[in-house]
Amino acid sequence: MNKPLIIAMDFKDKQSANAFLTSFGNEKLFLKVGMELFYREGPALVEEWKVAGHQLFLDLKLHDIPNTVKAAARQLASLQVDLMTVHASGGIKMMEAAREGLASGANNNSPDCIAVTQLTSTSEQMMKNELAIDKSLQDTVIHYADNAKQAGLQGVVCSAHEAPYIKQHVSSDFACVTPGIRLSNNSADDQKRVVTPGEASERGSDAIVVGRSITRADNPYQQYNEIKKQWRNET
Ligand SMILES: O=C(O)c1cc(=O)[nH]c(=O)n1[C@@H]1O[C@H](COP(=O)(O)O)[C@@H](O)[C@H]1O
Repeated sequence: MNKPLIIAMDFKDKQSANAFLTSFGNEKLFLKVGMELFYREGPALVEEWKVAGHQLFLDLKLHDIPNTVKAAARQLASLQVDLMTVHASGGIKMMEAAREGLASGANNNSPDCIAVTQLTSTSEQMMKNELAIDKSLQDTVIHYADNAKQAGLQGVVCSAHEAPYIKQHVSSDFACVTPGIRLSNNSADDQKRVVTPGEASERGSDAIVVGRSITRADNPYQQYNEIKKQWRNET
């Protein structure tokens, strides 16, 4: 990955999403379509943005029995997106099924598949108290990343806090895609494990995912460029 800055397009509909994109002119972007927008607009918007020349991350976080995930992944592969997600907590067999489904449904290249380890809105305390996971957050993320690697996926979604440990314990070329990005003066909102774009870069993230810091900025294009500069160390 060439240090992409992925914009989380968390909008209620196509109209508001496209209104946001107008300030970017003809710039080719890496856009993440999540549940909110996909459940409203479906595959048509994904196809429209692909045709417009954007790279697409379809983030539906599949998590079900292997047979269901395989069939769903086969459907998603036909959309020719660049990247998609599953939950690592679905287990190795489920992640393998996702990979098989993508391979069987793709016309040319199958989309890369990455696994969510622990959501960046999760804290260690919440993991222990609510999710009944006794391992430390860091060990759990490494363990799930190792499972994703065994299943043949291309990488994981994690916080940049954990990226160096994944590189060290799983594989230096296993992709770490990291949301939970905030500029130092931004509110963390519902995120618990946040870092700045510069810290994400220092910690070895391969791609950052940024939503509200850009989408809610007064000048989204300027904010996008500021974050990109910090992320790519272009001072
Ligand atoms: O899979 C994701 O993209 C994801 C995983 C995760 O652990 N945390 C996380 O925030 N995300 C997504 O990344 C985006 C972050 O948005 P902001 O917090 O607004 O920057 C949202 O679209 C989330 O769905």
